[in-house]
Amino acid sequence: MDSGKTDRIILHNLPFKPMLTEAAIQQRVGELGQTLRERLAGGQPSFVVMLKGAFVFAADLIRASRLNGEVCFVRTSSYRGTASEGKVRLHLAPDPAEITGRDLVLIEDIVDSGYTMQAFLPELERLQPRSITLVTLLHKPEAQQVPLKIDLVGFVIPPHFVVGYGLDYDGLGRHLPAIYQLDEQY
Ligand SMILES: O=P(O)(O)OC[C@H]1O[C@H](OP(=O)(O)OP(=O)(O)O)[C@H](O)[C@@H]1O
Ligand code: HPA
Repeated sequence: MDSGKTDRIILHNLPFKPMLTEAAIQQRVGELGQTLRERLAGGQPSFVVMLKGAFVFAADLIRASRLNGEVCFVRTSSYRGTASEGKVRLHLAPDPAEITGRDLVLIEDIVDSGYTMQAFLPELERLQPRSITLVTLLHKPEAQQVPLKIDLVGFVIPPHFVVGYGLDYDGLGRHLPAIYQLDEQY
């Protein structure tokens, strides 16, 4: 019988234990969608999705918001294994036609050190959007190294490395519907 309990998992060589259930994530994403709908009522935003990690969250959030916006994708990377390399690479740049003069909803899966947003926000601002609403599913304030204005946060979490719901450890774990934290006891 399925007890609904989610167990420890192994990705590559590392063990992870449950942190946030699928149900808790879905409930919170629904609330974030409603907040966005109220804040941008009647607007047609451009949703800017930070690949790869935010693709799962963005798909659920955009539908939960029921806002009739456009969707565009950008891709940055800076993590190897469980640590930031500090250097943020831009692999897929934003298309100015989708940014300039638009109300943007910038969708991140996690703000950890803050280096990704610190590097990427000026790239967006250079293209002169009308507004930027930064939404992140997860925020690790104790790990953040640089100041940032984050408009909406799904969950404030302690500074553990996490996977699932789009987030990976060296390419694995993005498919998981729940979020798991590195189990440092093993
Ligand atoms: O606040 P930071 O410490 O900069 O970390 C946050 C960023 O790290 C992850 O991306 P990553 O570079 O791992 O690329 P990915 O989304 O393709 O996994 C995540 O998706 C964020 O974009
Ligand atoms: O905790 C994390 N897990 C996966 N990717 C990440 N990118 C920044 N922090 C994390």
